[in-house]
Amino acid sequence: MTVALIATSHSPLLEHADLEAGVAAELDQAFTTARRFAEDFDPELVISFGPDHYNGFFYNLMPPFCIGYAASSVGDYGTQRGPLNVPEEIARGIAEAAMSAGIDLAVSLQMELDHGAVQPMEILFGDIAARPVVPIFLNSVAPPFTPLQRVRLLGEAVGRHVAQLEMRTLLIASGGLSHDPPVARLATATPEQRRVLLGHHLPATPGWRKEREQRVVETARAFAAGTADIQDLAPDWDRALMATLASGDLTSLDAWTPEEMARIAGNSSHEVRSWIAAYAALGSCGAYSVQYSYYRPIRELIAGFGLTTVTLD
Ligand SMILES: O=C(O)CCc1cccc(O)c1O
Ligand SMILES: [Fe+2]
Repeated sequence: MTVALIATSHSPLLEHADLEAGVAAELDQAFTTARRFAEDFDPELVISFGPDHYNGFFYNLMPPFCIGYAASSVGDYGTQRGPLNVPEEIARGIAEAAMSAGIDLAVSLQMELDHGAVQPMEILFGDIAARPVVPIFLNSVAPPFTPLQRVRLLGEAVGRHVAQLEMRTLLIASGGLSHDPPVARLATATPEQRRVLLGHHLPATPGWRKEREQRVVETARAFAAGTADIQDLAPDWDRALMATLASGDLTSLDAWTPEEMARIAGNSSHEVRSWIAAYAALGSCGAYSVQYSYYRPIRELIAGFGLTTVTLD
């Protein structure tokens, strides 16, 4: 059994932002490092922990966690559209193991994913169907949120199962860190936004997605210029979280509350659930060490942008 982890922020603005040359080069270097790490590891199986942004999961039925037995990408923001290569038997094994460990979760035989789940796959492998992958959705935008302890325990249950699989398994975490992009929220939604949160705008007319994506692109520009009314990034919070994850002891995160996370690190900071679950999964396979760690708060991407590669000792 070999297991490794790549945890990374995502941002659809990677394709749209005007980054300073130095920052762009630095990011390139981080992605190149991660790509090499993934190539060298050559996984037989990928388990991808990621959020969704009201493209696949809506308030008609919003589970805290969901494991896909089959999945396809909706292709938002120009990401690759179409089916992933999900090994159904293995996905079912993971879901059953988590359920047996007391983690209540949903399963889907037709899971829809957005950039939050597929962007790292695309960056690492150039093709979302390049490797067998089991997608694990963690709700990170739609309150109510499970306590973080449940996220850690989900990760640990998945990790214990993975340790028994005897497959070279790459865990991917996608999300975070601190950020507050303009995602509609139920608490403040207009009637029109409420329809979107319920998925009632689907099937999509060609225009609506473009419009929504354009709003995010414009907000990012304004944020970089210092004129957006979204919450600022929280680099201290991001660095402290990355240090805790690297330490191997995640239990102190159990005390975090969603309210406090949003207050300090923005409404999309809940995406760090993916990092916590994936690190917890690796931790239940054995002691680990971070091999590579990158971080920079990048307003043009609306992201405290982190990337780590991690191996078992
Ligand atoms: O379109 C959306 O719903 C949000 C897009 C988005 C922007 C910045 C950072 C992210 O992590 C992200 O997901
Ligand atoms: Fe996101």
